[in-house]
Amino acid sequence: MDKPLSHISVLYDEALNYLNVKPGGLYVDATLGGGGHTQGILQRGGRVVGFDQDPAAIERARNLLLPGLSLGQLTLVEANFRDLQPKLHALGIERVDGVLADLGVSSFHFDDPERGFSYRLEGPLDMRMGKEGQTAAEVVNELEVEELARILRELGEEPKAWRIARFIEEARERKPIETTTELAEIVRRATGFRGAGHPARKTFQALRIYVNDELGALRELLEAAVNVLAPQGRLVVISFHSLEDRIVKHFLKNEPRLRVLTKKPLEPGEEEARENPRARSAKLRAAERLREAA
Ligand SMILES: C[S@@+](CC[C@H](N)C(=O)[O-])C[C@H]1O[C@@H](n2cnc3c(N)ncnc32)[C@H](O)[C@@H]1O
Repeated sequence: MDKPLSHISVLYDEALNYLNVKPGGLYVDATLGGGGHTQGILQRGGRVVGFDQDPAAIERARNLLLPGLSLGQLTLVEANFRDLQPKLHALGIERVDGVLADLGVSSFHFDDPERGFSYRLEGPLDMRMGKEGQTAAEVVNELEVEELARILRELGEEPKAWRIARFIEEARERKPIETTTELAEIVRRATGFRGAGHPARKTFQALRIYVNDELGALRELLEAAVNVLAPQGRLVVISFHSLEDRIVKHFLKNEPRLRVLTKKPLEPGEEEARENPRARSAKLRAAERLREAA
């Protein structure tokens, strides 16, 4: 099995090594995506329960991964990883040997204009990874301006949050904001940005995190993962921005049932960062469930 072409798995070997994959062991890949990490676990003889809230990711894995495997090697679950415990329970699984989460969206999301994640590609302002919940268009058109500003400031760490929110309010009074590029243009006008990178990057990050309640889901996943880990089972999390990493760092440090394995987070080397720009901000943290824990 080769690594998938269209989504390059971040910190691939590092994640698999920290997961300590053993032949016959059972692992949860909480973020199946393009299936790269899952393929790595399978190659090392592990069995996988692969979660993804995106039906397209599940469908791809069903078509591309399942046919080459024998029964029981890979189980696909279309669900939010915050529901890890009840979903595993429904499969009759009480304990697993490892949980891997490679957070955020995949290249499939960014590259498909119809999903509305990219400020560069014209598409409907959607940004939902799953099928449920408010779209980003509903958020920008319906929320109070104060709430919008708060989201941009807290989830995007956008210093011009208030100004952008006011520009959004002004624009939507004329007509609802419907597409990615419409919003990107409003942000560009609000910031008068001439620096490096794209002026709408932080706004889009904030909306994506809000629409998918990414931080809330992460907190619930971490708690659920520790509950299902067997003694000496491993939890490996790859995060992509400081808000996520802060949550992971504090959780691992303060959870008495875990022993932290990564004193400092692992980051991609120069070569990986050069070859895969998405990897640049990645941080991997890992922990082991204590043997004596109840
Ligand atoms: C970065 S990609 C994972 C890539 C994968 N590790 C690989 O090697 O191809 C993240 C995936 O997790 C999914 N995802 C993100 N948050 C989720 C959540 N709360 N519940 C379930 N799936 C989620 C996304 O839909 C996306 O497909």
